[in-house]
Formats: sequence, structure tokens, C-alpha cells
Amino acid sequence: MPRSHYTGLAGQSYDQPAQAGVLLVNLGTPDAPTAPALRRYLGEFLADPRVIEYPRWLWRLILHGVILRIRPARSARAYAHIWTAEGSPLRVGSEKLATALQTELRRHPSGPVRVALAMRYGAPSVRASIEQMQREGVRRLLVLPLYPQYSGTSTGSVIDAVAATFKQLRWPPELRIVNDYHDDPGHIEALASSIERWWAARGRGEKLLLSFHGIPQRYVDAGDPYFRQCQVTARKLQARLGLDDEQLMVSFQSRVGREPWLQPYTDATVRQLAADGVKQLDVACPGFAVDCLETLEEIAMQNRDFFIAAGGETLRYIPALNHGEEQLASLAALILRHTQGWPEFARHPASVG
Ligand SMILES: C=CC1=C(C)c2cc3[nH]c(cc4nc(cc5[nH]c(cc1n2)c(C)c5CCC(=O)O)C(CCC(=O)O)=C4C)c(C)c3C=C
Ligand SMILES: [Fe+2]
Ligand SMILES: [Fe+2]
Repeated sequence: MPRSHYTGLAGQSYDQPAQAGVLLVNLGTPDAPTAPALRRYLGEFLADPRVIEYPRWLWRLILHGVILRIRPARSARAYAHIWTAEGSPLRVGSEKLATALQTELRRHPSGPVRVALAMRYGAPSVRASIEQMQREGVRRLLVLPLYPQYSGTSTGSVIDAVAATFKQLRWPPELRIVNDYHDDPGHIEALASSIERWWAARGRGEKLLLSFHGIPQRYVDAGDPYFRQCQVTARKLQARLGLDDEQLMVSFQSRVGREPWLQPYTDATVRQLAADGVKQLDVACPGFAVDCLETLEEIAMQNRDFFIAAGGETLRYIPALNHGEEQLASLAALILRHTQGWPEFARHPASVG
């Protein structure tokens, strides 16, 4: 007999109550700030056709012939600047968020039972996490990608990983996936009150720059809603903070490669602001749920240096929501709303006969 194509769950107790679980999914991060670890990480990440939309054969040549020979060492140096005793900030921050959300949701009797964390690239994988939750009795799964704005390159790729896993499961759980939460009032309130709390302790800079991760302009032209969702988040946050168009700007960071990405670019913007005479610039990155390389190194170090070299005085990075109280409250509310209609009534029909 050939081995079955489908993953079964021998060993699962079939008469447990049907439990709901939430799977938080973040991007993933290298295991160490070293070139070999970066080569593994970037090799998986940049082979994803959702991330790089090029003819496959051409991209494979470029990826293995050029990118994976040069970028790992360069990226490793950047990661070394932000690496902590506990590990990569993205991993540590995402784990703290998952643990804190689990505690927060336990206080709600109707809330989901289990919170788990997966990484889209690297470990724990989406597949391993879903299989583990199933073993623990989760029959109703809410997937929450930790990306407030939908992009095919981020959220879309998480959906691919969930779909690929489901295709292999003998008995997949019921499924819901949060597509985005870019305009969720609770999320906007969380962003605004965390920025206001930060300003209350330190005073306000002359301008607030909201920097989002970029994607190729080509993807937006082909229908990706990411640019529009970033603008909506920014406008709602601007209104809630009571700032005018002189006081708040939007830009896009982290461009890779030569084709045009979403504009204005963050590095060009901070240089231009300095040249225009701005001395105190505050930067927040509302697209990142948890601080990571792109905020702690690219904004708080690289772009701060660009700003100062161009004549600015101080660039202050306002931290992401991370596992702060604002994030816990807004994500818990979001999860509870998305799990409504999944009451704890169902028992497996094992009790029928
Ligand atoms: C080359 C294409 C890339 C696209 C498209 C892209 C979209 C995208 N990325 C994030 C979130 C994160 N990206 C992070 C790092 C990172 N991103 C790319 C490339 C693309 N991203 C690379 C090559 C890297 C690795 C670092 C480097 O070598 O420069 C991170 C941080 C990870 C960490 O370990 O800290 C996040 C988070 C989003 C939300 C997004 C689309 C909207
Ligand atoms: Fe990225
Ligand atoms: Fe970057």
C-alpha cells in the first residue's frame, strides 16, 4: 500500500469539545544574524511567487546566480545591529504578542481557547502550527495574518500556505481568515493612543511621517489593494490625531531591486524634509504589528543617519504596537468579533451513538 497523501490525526481524541483557535502569522526571520542563516531565510522568502512576480526560470537564475551570493552577507550585518540576547526582535516580539493575547483571551469565557503563532517563512511553519492545533482539538480555526493592510505579497502568501496545508489534511477544521484590518476603528484607536502616549512622555516633533513597507508599483497597477489600504489607514489616523497635511506625511520604505516601487520613498522623503529645514522628525510605521529589521534598523538607524546627514537634528522612531495594551485590546476585540457565530455548542458526533 502506498503511504497516504493525506495527513491524518491518529491519536486525536474525537469526543473532545470542538475548540476554536487563533493562528497569528507573521513573516518570519532568520535564525541568526549570519550569512548562512540569511541565505536559508532569503532563499525561501524570495522564491515565493507571490513576493517576486517574474518568469520563474528567469528569477531562479537571478536569485541563485546573483541575489543569494550578495545579499545574505549584507543583510546579516543589518540584522547584527538589532539582534538581542533573546534573538530576532520580530520573533521575540511576535511570541510575546501571542502569549499576551492568549492571556487576554482567557478572560473572555466565549473567546477562542488557543492562540498559536506561525511564521510564513521558517519555523514554526503554518502547516506545523495548524497540525499541532488540530492535535489539541481545534476544529475551528481563525487565521490572523499580522499585516493590517492586505497585499498579495504578504497576506496573500499566508492564504496560500493555509490553502496548501488544508489540501493535505484528511479532516481540515472550519476556517476563517482575516483579510486585513487596515480601517478597523479599534486598530486606528490603538495606533492613535499609542502615538499620543509616546508624545505625552516626550513631546511632539515638527512632523509625523508614516512609513509603510513598499511593494512594486506594478502589483498595485495589477489590482493589489495595498496602496489604497495604506492611504486609508493614514487618513483615519491623521483625522483621529487631529493633524493637518503639513503635519503628517506618508512614504514607503524597504525597496528591493530596480523597478519602481510605491512612492514617495521613505529615504528620499526624510532627506527632502531635512533639506526643507525640518529639524525634529517623528516616524511611525503603522504597517508593522511588531518591531523588526525594517523599523529598528532601516528607520531608527539608517533613515535617522540620512536625515541628520541632510541637515536634520533628530529623527525619533515611535515603536510599533507590539504587545502593548493598545494592541492587546484591539486585536482581542477583532478576534472575538471574527469568532462570533462559532459558539462552543458543538460536540463531535461521537456522543451520538
Ligand atoms: C523583494 C520583495 C519584497 C516584497 C514585495 C516585500 C513585501 C513586504 N514585506 C513586508 C514585511 C516585512 N519585510 C521584511 C523584510 C524583508 N522584506 C524583503 C523583501 C520584500 N518584502 C526582504 C528581502 C526582507 C529581508 C531583509 C533584507 O534582506 O532586507 C520584514 C522584517 C523581517 C525581520 O526579520 O525583521 C517584514 C516584517 C510586508 C508587510 C510586505 C508587503 C506589504
Ligand atoms: Fe518585506
Ligand atoms: Fe530593509
